[in-house]
Formats: sequence, C-alpha cells, structure tokens
Amino acid sequence: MFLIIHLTTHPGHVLRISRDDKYRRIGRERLLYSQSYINITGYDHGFHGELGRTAEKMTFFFPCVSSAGSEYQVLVAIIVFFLCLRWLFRQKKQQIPPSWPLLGSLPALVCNMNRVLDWWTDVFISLGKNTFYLNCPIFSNLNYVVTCHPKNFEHILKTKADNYPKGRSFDEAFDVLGDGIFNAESDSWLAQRKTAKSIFTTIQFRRFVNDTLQTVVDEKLLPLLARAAREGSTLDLQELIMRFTFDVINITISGKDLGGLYEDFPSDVLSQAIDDGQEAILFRLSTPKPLWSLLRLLRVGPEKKLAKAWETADGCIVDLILRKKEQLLKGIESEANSLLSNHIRSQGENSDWSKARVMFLRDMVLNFFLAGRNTTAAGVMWFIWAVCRNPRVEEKILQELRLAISRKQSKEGSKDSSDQEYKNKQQPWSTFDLDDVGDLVYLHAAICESLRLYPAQPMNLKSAIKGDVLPDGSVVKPGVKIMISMYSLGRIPSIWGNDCLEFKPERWILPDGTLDNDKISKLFFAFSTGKRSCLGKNTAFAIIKLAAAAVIFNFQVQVPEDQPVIKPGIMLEMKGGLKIKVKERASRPF
Ligand code: HEM
Repeated sequence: MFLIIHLTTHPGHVLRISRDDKYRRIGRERLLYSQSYINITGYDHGFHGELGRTAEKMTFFFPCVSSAGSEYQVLVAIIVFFLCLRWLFRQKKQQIPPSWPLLGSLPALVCNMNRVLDWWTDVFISLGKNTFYLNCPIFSNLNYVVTCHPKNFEHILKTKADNYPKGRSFDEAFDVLGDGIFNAESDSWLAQRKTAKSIFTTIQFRRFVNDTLQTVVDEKLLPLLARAAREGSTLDLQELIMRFTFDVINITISGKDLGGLYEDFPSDVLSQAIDDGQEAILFRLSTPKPLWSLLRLLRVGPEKKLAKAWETADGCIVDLILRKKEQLLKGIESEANSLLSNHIRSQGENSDWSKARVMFLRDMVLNFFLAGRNTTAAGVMWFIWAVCRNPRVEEKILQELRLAISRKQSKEGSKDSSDQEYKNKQQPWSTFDLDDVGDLVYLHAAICESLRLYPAQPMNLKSAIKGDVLPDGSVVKPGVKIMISMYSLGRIPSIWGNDCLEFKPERWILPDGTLDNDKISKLFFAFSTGKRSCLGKNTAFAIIKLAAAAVIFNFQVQVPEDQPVIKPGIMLEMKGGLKIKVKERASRPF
C-alpha cells in the first residue's frame, strides 16, 4: 500500500494526493490517482503554467502505515504537500530553467532539444534576465552560462576576448577543421587572420567577388527562377540558395566552379559531405564526449558519417589544390584572384608544395568554405522570406532598387555610346552590381533586421580561462563554457520593445535617413565583434545584396503563410526547406 502524491499540469487539478494501490490513467495526462484523494485547485494561470511545467513528472510514493488509518495518512499527505509546494516555489523563484536533483536541467534541455534557441529565449524572458546558468550533470559536458546580454557580448568577444577562447570542447568537436583559422589560437591564428584580411580588403578581390556574383546570378540563378516561373513549378528556395552560395563561395575561395547550380541539379559530393559533417559536429556538441569518442572509435552512427565526409572533403579539396599547383607551374593560372591563389602567391616566388603545406592549404579552403557557404545561404534565404512576407518592406526595397537602376542608366547614358554595353545588351532581366547597391540605406537596414531576427549563425561558444564577473553581474567560474545566443538577443522585448518580433528595417535608420551606426555597433552581433569577428562580413553583405536584389526585383516570390520551423543545427536553416512559387514581375519600370 502506497500513498501517492502526483503533481500534474491538468487544468484545475494542480495537485492530487491519493491513497491506494490502484493507479489509473486519465485522458492524455499520465495521472496516477486512486479512489480517495485531495484535490487542491484555484491557482492562477501564470503560476500554473510555470509550476505545471516543473511539476509534470513529479510523483511521490509514501509507504502507508495501514489502510485503515486514513486521517493519519491525509495529515501526512498535507504536510508533505506543503513541503513540496515550498520546494516548488523556490524552484520557480530561483531556478528557471527547472533543475532536478542529480540531473539538473538536463531533462528540460532534452525536452527542448528540437527548439533550443526558442527555449533559451523563453527562459530569458521568464527570468527577466539576459543570462542564466544551465546546470547539467558533470558527465554530460553540457554545463553552460547562456547569455544574450549585449554588454556581455561586448565584454566576452571584445574587451576581455583573451579570457574567452573557443576552448577545448570546440577544438575537439571541430577537429575536422585541422589547423585552419577557426580552430587556431595565438600566433598561428594571427598569421592566418593577417593574410586573409590583407586579401579580403584588396580592390582586386572585391572586384573578383562582384564579377563572380554577377556571373552566377545572371547565368545560373535567374535562368533557373525564370524556368520555374514559366513552368509554374514549386521550388525549394533553401536548396536553390545553398547551391548558389556553394558556387559563389567555391569560385571565390578556390577559383573553380564545381557546378552546384547546373540546371539539372546534379548531386554534389563535396556539398553533401559538408552537410553530413555539420550534422555530426552538432551531435558532438550536444552529446557527452565519452559517448561520441566511443562511437568514433567504433566508427558507427554519426561518427561513421563524419569520417566518410572528412575523407570526401579532403579528396575534393586536395584535388583542387593540386590542379591549382599544375596551373601555376605551367603558367596558365585561371581565377588568379581567388583566395587560394592569393594565399599561394603570398609565399613569394618559390611556393612550398610539401605535404604539410598542401594540408595547411586544405585546412584554409575547408575553413573558409564552412565559414562562408551555409551562413551566407541562410542569410540570403531568410532575407528573401522575411521581405516577401512583408509587402510594405518589399515595396520600399523595390523603390530603392528602381532608383538605383535609373541612376545607373543615366550614368551609362552619359558615357560614349560605344561603352554602352549595359544599354545595348538586351537582358531579359535587371541585375545589379556592388556599385549600384552598395549605398542603398533601406536595403542595408533590411538585411540587418533580417539578421537580427534570423542570425545565420545563431550562437557562439566560448570558454572562460579565468573566473570573471560579466557586466550584468553574472559570475563566471574558471573553465566554464559560455553560450552566446545571438538568436535570443534579437527577441527580447526589454531590448527592442514589444514589437521585437516584427520585421522593421526602420529600426536601423536615423530620422535623417542615414544608417544608425551607433545602434549597429552596440546591438548588431550577427557577425560577432572584436578580434575574431567575421572576416567575410563585407563579402556576405555583398552576396545577400546582389542575390536578393536580383531575385526580388525580377520576380514575385510567393512564400508559404506558415512560420517555418527551425532545423536544430549550427546554422539557422529551415526544417523541410522553403517551398516557393515565382512569377516574373509584369513591369520593372526604369
Ligand atoms: C551571413 C553570413 C555570415 C555570417 C552570419 C557569419 C558569422 C560569423 C561569426 C558569428 C563569426 C565568429 C565565429 C566565432 O567567434 O567562433 C564568423 C567568423 C568567421 N567568418 Fe563569417 N559569417 C558569414 C559569412 C562569412 C563569409 C562569406 C566568409 C568568407 C568567405 C566568412 C569567414 C569567416 C571567418 C574566416 C571567420 C573566423 C574569423 C577568426 O576566427 O578570426 N564568414 N563569421
């Protein structure tokens, strides 16, 4: 015989205390109850919501003295009830997310694994604080300080960046990146960063990015959309844009077009390998290390996939490097402005082709490919989706683009007629280059707004070397991991106001019509900040601007009504893709 106390989320039956050894199920709730029970009701809804979530799984079994002593049992039950209630109140006050003895917040984390970004945001909002401690059992390797406080971002990423490297768990999870810029620290990182920065900032490299983009947009992306418009077929925009950025980033980095956007959409091994690799890395980041180490040893599950992806990526990239070497030795180098060619040239006349050097170049190519491809694809896709869901914003962007086109036309018109390539070329659609869109304020603000709500890289993992106190007063112990949630930052009403979930590019524009650069420096963290901030930020803006402008200006994109579901992952992708229909715009007034 047991006395059963069950706390449930069932409306109006928050707590039941029952006595008997017969358990029954009621409806969907996993309720245990018996013939006699005390039912305590009357809690307000807010309390019920919080308590209910915590209490759902609480069931206590108490041995009873005898079946006859019912008054005595009820008294014990009431005392136990009030003790539980006091405990739960403490939980509610002090412990959001819920924390259980021994398991800590692990059950809550597991329950919310497929919506972890939104769960963190819920926790921040319920707490009324922008930092919390996620305490999980030591073995789980999932203890974090989670923060979305902008001043903490600044502190961790910039002011005290030396105290917050990526840490061992990052290096271990991302070992596939080798000694590339993402994993590197100290001198090796500094040298790589300096070389890459000097390449990214040259006019030749920017021109090369611009020309590459124009070619891929004009010759591949727009024809595919035009065909879909003619045939009235449905397209997966996510898939299409992934292939588009695959081509753009590939040409930019290695100089070679691997043809991700050919009309018949051939399956691409490198692209697939990178996707498989990212999935496996996510598994590593969310699983205790001993478990994934064991799987790696046995070469099973996600670790088997990762090992295969690794081999494939190595094969493809080393092949690209060796072809480039051949071209250079024969003096017939194509795409001499690519990142790879620039890197090789940075060594001077006598390039080192030792195995170690080839592997270093392999790490460089893979790191930049991973850094640039999926992030930019997510940036373009969410931007097109957000704009097409907001006709007011779409119209304002179209107005700006019309002005840009007429400005370009009048510039071309004032040139010698033999130069009027643009005018004479009977293009079926209008395209833009960086000179046309570089200074469009509304377009730029709309991209910031889209990355505020949908940061392509939604979180950033760091690890504290020494103990510290963050600007919001949160204490950081030595060795603790810090999860910076860029996704949550964009969704906190106390930072953005109650309309924080609305898509309003005007947030980033001052009353005089210029960009609010002060706000951008304080609240825009999609590309991180400080010494390890994104090296490809300008490239990413260029890609989003040119691709999205060309798509939106030439086509009406019909996106689904429903809010897309976010796929759990390192990048912000949509689960199941984004199915769209397109129609060519009837008039593209000049
Ligand atoms: C919308 C697109 C992009 C977003 C949102 C983005 C975001 C970021 C973020 C948040 C970081 C910091 C990572 C960390 O601290 O661990 C980063 C680093 C980096 N990004 Fe990007 N990125 C984008 C596109 C690109 C592109 C196109 C490239 C180059 C082709 C690139 C190259 C890099 C590199 C090399 C780093 C490492 C910098 C370092 O550790 O010193 N990114 N990016």
